[in-house]
Amino acid sequence: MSREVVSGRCVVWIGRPSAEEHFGLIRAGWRTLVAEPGRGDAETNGCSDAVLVVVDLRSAAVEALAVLDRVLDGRSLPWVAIVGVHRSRSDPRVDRRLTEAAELIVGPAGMAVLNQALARAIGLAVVPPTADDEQLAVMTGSSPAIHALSRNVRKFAPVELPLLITGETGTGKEMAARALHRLSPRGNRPFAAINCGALPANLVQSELFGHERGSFTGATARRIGHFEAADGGTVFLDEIGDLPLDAQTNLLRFLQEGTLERIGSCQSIHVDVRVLAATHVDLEKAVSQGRFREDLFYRLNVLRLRMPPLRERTGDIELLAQHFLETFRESYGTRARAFSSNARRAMNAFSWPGNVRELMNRVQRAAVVADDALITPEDLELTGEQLTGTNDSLGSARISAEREAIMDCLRASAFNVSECARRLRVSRVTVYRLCKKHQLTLDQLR
Ligand SMILES: Nc1ncnc2c1ncn2[C@@H]1O[C@H](COP(=O)(O)OP(=O)(O)OP(=O)(O)O)[C@@H](O)[C@H]1O
Repeated sequence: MSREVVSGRCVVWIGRPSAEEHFGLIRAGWRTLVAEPGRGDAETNGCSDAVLVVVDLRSAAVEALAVLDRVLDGRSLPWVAIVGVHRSRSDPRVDRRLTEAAELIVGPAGMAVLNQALARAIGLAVVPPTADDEQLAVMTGSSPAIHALSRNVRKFAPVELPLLITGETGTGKEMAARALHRLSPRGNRPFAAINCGALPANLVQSELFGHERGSFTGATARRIGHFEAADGGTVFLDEIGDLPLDAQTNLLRFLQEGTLERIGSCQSIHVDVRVLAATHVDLEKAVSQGRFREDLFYRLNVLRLRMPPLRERTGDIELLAQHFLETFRESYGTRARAFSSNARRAMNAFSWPGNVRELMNRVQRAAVVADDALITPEDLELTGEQLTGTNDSLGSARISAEREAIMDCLRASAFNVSECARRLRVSRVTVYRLCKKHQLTLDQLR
């Protein structure tokens, strides 16, 4: 079996760690090898540099201990046992072995408990979680850019002011909006995410503010809009720059007065929602071109959160890639477990025009096609042409501009490929090729 040389202490996890445990371990600096009982000897390959073992005894405990014996193979490695809450029914053979465990965790326990147990088991001083650890949990990543972002998310979450999230496509704007909602006092109330660019122009007002029966042709029944449905919670308006001018006027009125009127009704309804908006286009430019109301822009732009593009998040690319790989492996038993050094170099050199979403898509595809335990640059389709010129600023500017142009045209064509091809004066095949190149999934966009 080929081995990956990576930094970080190696822990063997016998059982199936949850996504939270997997990723929590990576964040705490652990490299995790998963050995699943029932998968034969393959499960113990590559464990020679492990400094610690975690054995999940909550199910198939006897089998898990048999794997433990094979992993230890005569070595005296410390091991940590996770046991279920109802231990009274457990097997006496299992109980006997538990006396040898360096630490015992009664699961399910949180990451803080797990990290502290692991640190104690290898003789490290236990460091209580810091404010920074807490902030890390907001958005995945450990770069200075993501630390600064997480700090702002925490500061802005409890403040009842409108907020504008800016950033390129796929940088995690919706994820940040969800974090802002979760960390706010409205956290257990509804969260409505609305893509303004995807709403049919003639139905925008009705979708957002609702309508009364008979207010227009086809309005056969009263309909509650997204704002009313999210009363008490948060409304996230993605691609706010695509909102038609008449809907902008109604939104402004709602932001000023906290009331709305369903189409076809003159009754004002008080609705209590916090509005978060996001844009990947330059709204100031849209204002200067008369496509976006200046007064609405100032109303929304009270607090501002800028999502850094992935290429600015030095250090996060590998962390996120490993996270996406681990999460994918949770559902699909793929052979791929880590990235070759060439793959890591290629990922760090790439400019990621589609940002985190593109990284996730490439990793998932690579996990499926990889023939070996280590994902290669070929598996990630990051070779030759893909890398040439993309890490210089002119190359990445060209790629971003091309992506932006195709996205804008697709949106303007209501994601109809023939219409988009006609507007761009290229063939439909070219549109499909450009979508593939820029990781634009038409079904998702529609
Ligand atoms: N820090 C992160 N950790 C894990 N997954 C992330 C992170 N940031 C983004 N993602 C994932 O990347 C994908 C894109 O994120 P999201 O939809 O929030 O981006 P966006 O900026 O709103 O994109 P768009 O402008 O195209 O609407 C999602 O699947 C999201 O779960």
